[in-house]
Amino acid sequence: MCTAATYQTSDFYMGRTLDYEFSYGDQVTIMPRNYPLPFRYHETRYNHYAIIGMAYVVNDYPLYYDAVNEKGVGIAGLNFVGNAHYEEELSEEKANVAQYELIPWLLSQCASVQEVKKLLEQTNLMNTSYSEQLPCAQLHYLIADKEETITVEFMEAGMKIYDNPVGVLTNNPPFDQQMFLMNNYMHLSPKQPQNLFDPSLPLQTYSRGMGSIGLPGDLSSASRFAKVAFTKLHAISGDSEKESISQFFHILGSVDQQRGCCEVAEGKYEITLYTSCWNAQKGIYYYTTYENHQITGVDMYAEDLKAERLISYPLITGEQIHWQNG
Ligand SMILES: C[C@H](CCC(=O)NCCS(=O)(=O)O)[C@H]1CC[C@H]2[C@@H]3CC[C@@H]4C[C@H](O)CC[C@]4(C)[C@H]3C[C@H](O)[C@]12C
Repeated sequence: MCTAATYQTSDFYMGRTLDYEFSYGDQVTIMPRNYPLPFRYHETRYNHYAIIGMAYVVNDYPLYYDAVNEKGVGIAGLNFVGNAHYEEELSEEKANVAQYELIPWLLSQCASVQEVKKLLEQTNLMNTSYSEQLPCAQLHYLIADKEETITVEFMEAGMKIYDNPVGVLTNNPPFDQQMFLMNNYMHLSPKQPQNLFDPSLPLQTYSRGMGSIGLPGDLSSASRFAKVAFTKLHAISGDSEKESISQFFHILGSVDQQRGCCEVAEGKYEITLYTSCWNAQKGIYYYTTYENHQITGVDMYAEDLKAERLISYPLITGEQIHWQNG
């Protein structure tokens, strides 16, 4: 399972947890503007927006899981198993794009979510895998800039583009059903509840936090959706970079997956492999990993963005302990 979210303070932030039972060997990867970006069904693009995100790099090609471009448009791909559906037939009217190319296709040329929406209408997403060893991932997407957030789902019935007023996404079921399930939680509040049950009973708020009794805490996708939506919508922080990213990691921390709690096969457990947070305006990508709680940052603008080669940083893993004495 995975969870993605957006967050606005004086800057616009977005990120995700990547929850899985193994890692592909993720690297924070910067694609400078002149990296020759190949496409299965198009000419290579030699000039494009610069991109920073988490990717598995194969043959010098970045298979992005989540990324943001220099215009502040961000995308996160999350599992959508059993519901994702890609085209088998090439289109004559629309641009054919292999499934694994969707993130670079959109981020290399769109300066806003408005432009993403227009381009998606002209895009035919093909069920074409990168290689035999890497079959198409079944994903849906959270796409956002500081103006708007959408969810995009490629399904049997066609492509769906939803406005996403909550700014969060998890996994199954489809987004419209996730939003419907939010109806169940309309009574939840960060404030203490009143006794609406019956005035004849001497009911008391014997603990803090009783306004959110009923907020799910389990690891299912629908429950994480409600939990992270509540956390994000009520989250309050200062505007500075440090206060903003600190709060963002707390928001996604509300749906963190600890090893042992979600068994996916005998002795195999899904965990939060990494949590990311990017500052969409500043092109900075921050992350923590399961075993490294210290926030690490990679600044796109610290690199030569006119370069032609990918720049990749393997994740720093293992706890970084700051000793206060001795
Ligand atoms: C496993 C992850 C989803 C985690 C998640 O949501 N877990 C919930 C499980 S569940 O909802 O409970 O079932 C997803 C998210 C992004 C994916 C990569 C995208 C690029 C590339 C696309 C290629 O086509 C195939 C290989 C490729 C490297 C992909 C591998 C893998 O698929 C990644 C990491």
